[in-house]
This record gives sequence, C-alpha cells and structure tokens, in this order.
Amino acid sequence: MTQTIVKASQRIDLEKIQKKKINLVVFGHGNVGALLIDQIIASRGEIIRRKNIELNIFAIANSQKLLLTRDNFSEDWRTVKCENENSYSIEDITNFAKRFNLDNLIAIDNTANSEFVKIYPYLIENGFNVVSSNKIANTTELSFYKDLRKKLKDHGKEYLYETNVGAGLPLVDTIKLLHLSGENITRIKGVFSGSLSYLFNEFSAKDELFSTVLKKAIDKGFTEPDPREDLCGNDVGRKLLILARELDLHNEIDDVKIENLIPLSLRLVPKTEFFNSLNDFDVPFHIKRKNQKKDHVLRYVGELRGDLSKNDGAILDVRLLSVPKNSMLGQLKGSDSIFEIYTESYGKNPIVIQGAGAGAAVTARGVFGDILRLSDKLN
Ligand SMILES: NC(=O)C1=CN([C@@H]2O[C@H](COP(=O)(O)OP(=O)(O)OC[C@H]3O[C@@H](n4cnc5c(N)ncnc54)[C@H](OP(=O)(O)O)[C@@H]3O)[C@@H](O)[C@H]2O)C=CC1
Ligand SMILES: N[C@@H](CC=O)C(=O)O
Repeated sequence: MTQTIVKASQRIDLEKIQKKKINLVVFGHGNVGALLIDQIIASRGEIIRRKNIELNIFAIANSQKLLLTRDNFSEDWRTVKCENENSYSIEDITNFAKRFNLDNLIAIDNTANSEFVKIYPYLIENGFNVVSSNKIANTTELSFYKDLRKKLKDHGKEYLYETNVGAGLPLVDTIKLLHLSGENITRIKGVFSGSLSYLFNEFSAKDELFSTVLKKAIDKGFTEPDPREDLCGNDVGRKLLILARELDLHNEIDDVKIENLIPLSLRLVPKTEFFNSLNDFDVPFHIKRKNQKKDHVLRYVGELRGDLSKNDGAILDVRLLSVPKNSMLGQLKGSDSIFEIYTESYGKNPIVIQGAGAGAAVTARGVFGDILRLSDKLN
C-alpha cells in the first residue's frame, strides 16, 4: 500500500518536471482580451492533461493598470486589486519576468492601439514572443514591418497574428503556406469585414434603416473599438495590405483604393457627434439599396489582383458592390466573411474560406490558437 502511494506521488512529480510552462502577459482586456483570459483559464487543466503544457498568465494590463502575480491568475482575475492604481511602465513587466526567471514568454496584444506596437521590439529584445489581434504592426510603414521581422530573427522569437484577417478563420496561415510552398496566388477577393458583412447582409435582406442595423453590429461586438475604422474602409484596407505583405508585395496602406462609406457630412466631426448622427447614413444607403438591379444585394468587397509576381504590381481595392443574390458573395449570411483565393494550380476554381469574420469569442479563440501553436514550438 505504502509503496503504491510513493509510486503515485513520484509519477506526479515527474509530470511536474516534464510540464512545459508558458508565461503569458495579456495587454488589453476589452471584448477580445477579457474573453481570451477566461478561455485560457477555463481550458488550463485540459491543456495540461492533453499536451503537458501549462499556460501561466502572470500579467494583465490595460492602458492604465497592470496586474502581476507570481501564481497564475484564476477565474476571479477581474476582482484582483491593482497595487499601483495610476500607471505602470513596460519595464515593470520585463523586470518581473527576469526577477522570477520566467521563460517561454509570450506577450499578447489585444489592443487596437497604434502606439502600443512600438513596444514590440523592446519586448522581443527582452525575450518575449508576440501574438496579436491588433493589425497595426502589420500595416504601418513597410520599414517598421521589415525591421520587426529582422528583430524577431535576430532574437529567435516568433510573431503570430492569425486573427488579423478573418478573425478566427485559418486564413493568414493558409496564404503563408501556399506562398511559401511556391504556389502562385493570382488574386484574392472577398468580403473581408465581419461587421460590414453583417451590416450589408441584414440591410439587403430586411427593410430596416441602415442606422438600426449599424447599431446592432456595434452591440454585437463585430466592429472595431472605434466603428468608424470599419465604416471608412480602413479596417478592410488593412486586411488587404496584411495579405499583400504575406505575398512579399511592397505595398503601403496608401496604395489601397478605398471607398469610404461615411457620408461626407460626418467624416470630420467629433466621435460623440458622429454617434448622435447615425441617421445621416439612412437616406444615401436607402437610395443605394433601392437603385440596384432586381435580385441584387450590396456587399463591401476587397480585392487583391494585378501582376503579383512584381513587388509593386498589385492592385488593391475596397468597394461597395451590388452583386447577384445567388452569387457566392450574394449568399453570405450573418457576420460571415468569405475569401476566394485564386492560384495557378487551382485554376478557375478558387480555394474558399468562409465563416464568422468577427466577434469577440471567435477572435479570442483564434488568438488562443496562436498561443498554442507557439507553445508547441517553445522548449
Ligand atoms: N472584434 C472582432 O471581431 C475582432 C477584433 N480584432 C482586434 O482585436 C483587438 C481588440 O479589440 P476589442 O477587444 O474589441 O477592443 P476593446 O476596445 O474592447 O479593448 C481594447 C483593450 O485594449 C486596452 N488598451 C488600449 N491601449 C492600450 C495600451 N497602450 N496598453 C495596454 N492596453 C491598452 C484597452 O484598455 P483601456 O480600457 O485602458 O483603454 C482595452 O482593455 C483590436 O485590435 C481589433 O482590431 C481582430 C479580429 C476580430
Ligand atoms: N472590425 C473587424 C473585426 C475583425 O477584424 C471586422 O468587422 O471584420
């Protein structure tokens, strides 16, 4: 009997020794970040059991406050008292990791902040890999994009961002693999935005006001933290640019020709005035809906085409189109995105990736997928 107990405890100790511990800091705990933290905490035991990988969230931060723990945060992380209520510096996190010899570090960016991405190089220098739902680092100047990749290479670190295009859909990885394997991608076309997909799918199918459907899209968490980023076309423009750069094309965001959906009268007004004036969308979009051919619907479509064998040969555009209801794009429902990927080997029939293109839960799940993929690679 005694012998059995000793053996059992020895086995548990051995499991502890073999367990791979991954140390995570989560920046941003809004719609996506908070769900991600909940998902990780809920799946922690199962991941230890199945993969022998222990996901340890040791830091959670927003723009003001930082929570740090030597143990893993648990379900009650929202009620944990912050010791420093006012501000923190990024060094508080890197120093904490050094002090407690934390390795296998992953920094997760669930902000939409354009300044925050400037911290990536510092994080990488200090031993962090990066996973991000934030699209900014991949869509600022090409020089930053390239320097970041060089920094990653120099420090042997990884940067994963599958959720940058198509939320939880396996799109970036598919494009990356096709391109790496020498497959010539000739064109990518689709409805890249989950929120605008929802907006036009609902608006085209029902007799509702544009502003009513828009408010629903915002409430459902499909839009960017600032929904004007979706409506002006920037978010779809960024997604196109991210895919273009995956194909080694040397484009900048200004190369994307974007049809801005915001009425001229609302383009320069302050945010509160914008949200108080959503009715200004109603008449112009009612006219667009009414003036279509029979059995046609509105879709906001992104397209990457041109001579993709040349670094500067791509044509990138984002337009509101009226398409036949029974076409592939016309049949979209809910917040589904659709991506048609045309390649040389697949000929006229594209590879099609379709599914929920927005929403906090699917996005958090996609970020979680990147964390697991990265965890597998770490020692
Ligand atoms: N919703 C979706 O379907 C999808 C979203 N994404 C991306 O996910 C990201 C997050 O979106 P969402 O959760 O809706 O955004 P939210 O606005 O809900 O949350 C953003 C979070 O980031 C924090 N934050 C802002 N600036 C900083 C900073 N400098 N340092 C640390 N934290 C900061 C905010 O904190 P504070 O409150 O202090 O400002 C907040 O906690 C965005 O980049 C979005 O593009 C990607 C794919 C799909
Ligand atoms: N606002 C975006 C969210 C994901 O990137 C969208 O609507 O697709």
